[in-house]
Amino acid sequence: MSSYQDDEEGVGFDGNPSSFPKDFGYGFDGENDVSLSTGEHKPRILLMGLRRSGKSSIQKVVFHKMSPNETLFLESTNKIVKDDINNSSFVQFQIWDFPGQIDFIDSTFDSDTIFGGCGALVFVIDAQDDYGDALDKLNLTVTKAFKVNHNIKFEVFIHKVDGLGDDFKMESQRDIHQRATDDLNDAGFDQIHLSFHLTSIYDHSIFEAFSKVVQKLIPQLPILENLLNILNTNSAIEKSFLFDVVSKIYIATDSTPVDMQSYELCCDMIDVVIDVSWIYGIRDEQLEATAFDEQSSSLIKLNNGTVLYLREVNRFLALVCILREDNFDHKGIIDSNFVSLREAIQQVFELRNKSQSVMLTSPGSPMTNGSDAITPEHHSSPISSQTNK
Ligand SMILES: Nc1nc2c(ncn2[C@@H]2O[C@H](COP(=O)(O)OP(=O)(O)OP(=O)(O)O)[C@@H](O)[C@H]2O)c(=O)[nH]1
Repeated sequence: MSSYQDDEEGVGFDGNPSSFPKDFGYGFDGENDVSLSTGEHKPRILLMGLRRSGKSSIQKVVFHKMSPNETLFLESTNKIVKDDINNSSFVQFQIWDFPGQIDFIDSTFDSDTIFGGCGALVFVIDAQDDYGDALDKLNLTVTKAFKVNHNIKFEVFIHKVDGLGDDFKMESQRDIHQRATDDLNDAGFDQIHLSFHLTSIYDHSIFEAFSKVVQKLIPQLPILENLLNILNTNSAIEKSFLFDVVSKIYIATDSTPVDMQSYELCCDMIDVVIDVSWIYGIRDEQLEATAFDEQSSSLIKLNNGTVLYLREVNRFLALVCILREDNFDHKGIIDSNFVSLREAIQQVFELRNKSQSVMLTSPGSPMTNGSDAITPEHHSSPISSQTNK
């Protein structure tokens, strides 16, 4: 029988087969460290689904840089595995990977504790398999969780779509969406909203989907989006992403639609910058500083007249912008606006850290998931209204 005991995993994945530097993982950054933010108070993301649907693979690929092929050798999870994602910036949460055979009727399953502190529930469905049973389990899981906690964001990953043709992919998505919502309506839970994502660990879709899940847990998202909009307008940038460098999930972007190709390009750029920094960068062993730091920046010119420009915001966050080469003539203005953006983001961090400290130190006010939203009026735009016209 499976047990549901806790298992705190180390944050670094040791058997890392990819080119990604092993020790470039989540750690603590003195300046921005939110030491008061203990694991128990972080938003929790639950990964659930039937056996072999791909839950552990998703967690390993997105947060531990495991190469997709390596996941073939992952053993079945037989107890809840907790993973602390702690990069001292906006991206702070816990991921709980559940065994596929978890049984809600089992007396050891404490649904109040598990669903009570949960921010998002990701339910993984293997699209290459017959998904009838998965839909039943989805319905059971979601209704059970909703009864305990009305604020959970329910995300359905229609997973392993790499093996499917485009038509079949769309058809599966439509069918799963229809059946899952019909089942909920029939059970009288029409107020539950499910979000659907087509995912695969063999391309960037899993990072994109996880970005959207994580963004919903960041109360400061509207502020960040607004800051990026202002940066774009004043610097003639077409698209900008604020990336969590370690996981390559974007924690914010401007309000223009995200196109998958642009996102993939930016991800590839981050890989290049990190690899080059680690191979050729100078590390200060004593200070344990990484070669990838606030001074890092990179510029890639594509042969279609587009420029990719990366600037470090802090050790964990990078801004990646896409703009037309002609507009890059005004690099000085872009850089100056970037400095203002960085300061603004820093202020958002500081305010969040302060509000977290207050919540954690004041008696009788336990910190809740993402309820410590910082209101936009605290942040007037510091970006100068220079334009490059
Ligand atoms: N083709 C394909 N295979 C995948 C994908 N994601 C995971 N897999 C494979 O699916 C199998 C099961 O993956 P796991 O991550 O162990 O599944 P799990 O849901 O954690 O399984 P349990 O621990 O038993 O609950 C592995 O062989 C993975 O390589 C994907 O996106 N595409």
